[in-house]
Amino acid sequence: MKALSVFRDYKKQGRKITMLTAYDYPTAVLEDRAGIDILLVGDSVGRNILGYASELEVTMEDMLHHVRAVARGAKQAHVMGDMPYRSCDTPALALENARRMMDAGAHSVKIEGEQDMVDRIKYVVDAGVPVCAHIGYTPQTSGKAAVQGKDIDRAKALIDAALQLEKAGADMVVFELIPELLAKEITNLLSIPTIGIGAGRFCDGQVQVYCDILGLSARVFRHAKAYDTLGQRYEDAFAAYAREVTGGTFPTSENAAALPDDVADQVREWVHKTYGK
Ligand SMILES: Nc1nc(=O)c2c([nH]1)NC[C@@H]1CN(c3ccc(C(=O)N[C@@H](CCC(=O)O)C(=O)O)cc3)CN21
Ligand SMILES: CC(C)C(=O)C(=O)O
Ligand SMILES: [Mg+2]
Repeated sequence: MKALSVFRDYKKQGRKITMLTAYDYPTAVLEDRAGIDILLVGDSVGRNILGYASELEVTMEDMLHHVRAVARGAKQAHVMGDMPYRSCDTPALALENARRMMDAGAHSVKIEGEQDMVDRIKYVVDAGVPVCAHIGYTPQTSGKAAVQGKDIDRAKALIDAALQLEKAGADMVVFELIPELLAKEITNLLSIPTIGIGAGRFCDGQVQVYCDILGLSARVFRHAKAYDTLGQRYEDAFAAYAREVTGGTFPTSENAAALPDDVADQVREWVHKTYGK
């Protein structure tokens, strides 16, 4: 496992950082094998896996359950746990919950928030838990998805937030839905790496929700790219299975064990003798 601070070297060397969400053991194993740098156990697990209507329904218990599963599957990759809604209401609560995330197997935590979160991020970092900040569109507090920083006042606020969060000790920052030239300016100002989602080409790394890149999600967002059509392929396979079971072509004799002929005779004879049929 690489410490979160190691990715500063990637930034210096211009080696792009790959982050991808993971929520369960098999997905973590495959992403780890594929060489993804950071597996983010996102609170997006709520909408994408648990069927919740909103990020606001996700609890610490939900997160810990999924962090444990991902941690069991990650051999090389860094595991980051996303701090859910209300888990960082005070500095002491943020630290307590961050420690629970680390005990579950995370190597760092991600905390949504801008100027308002600087104190709590500093408190968690000073206690020894590595933190990735998250600014721009922040689903836990922002409401409807919209690009952030398109006017000069909001752009200045994002620049100021990023600098304050770096100063507070964050080792990394996620930019969600910000214009790419603003992301480029902030990336150049910071010495910690910036990871974009819908933040364009000039961040030090990228993060995506794995369901989107596999084509498992209901739609393809502007910021995403479907590298496969797994949703359709899952559905086709499920339908083929149902057709074969109802049609009697699955299973075949190859899918089960044979009974030796002599034992089969003995079983028939014993059933006949015992039950009269
Ligand atoms: N499946 C999934 N993919 C994600 O990228 C994602 C999640 N879930 N959950 C957590 C956050 C929420 N994110 C979102 C959610 C919605 C939009 C969205 O509605 N985008 C609009 C464009 C917005 C704009 O450019 O103003 C779109 O039409 O794609 C974007 C990011 C990104 N994250
Ligand atoms: C979209 C990423 C950055 C996230 O916070 C999540 O998946 O929950
Ligand atoms: Mg999140």
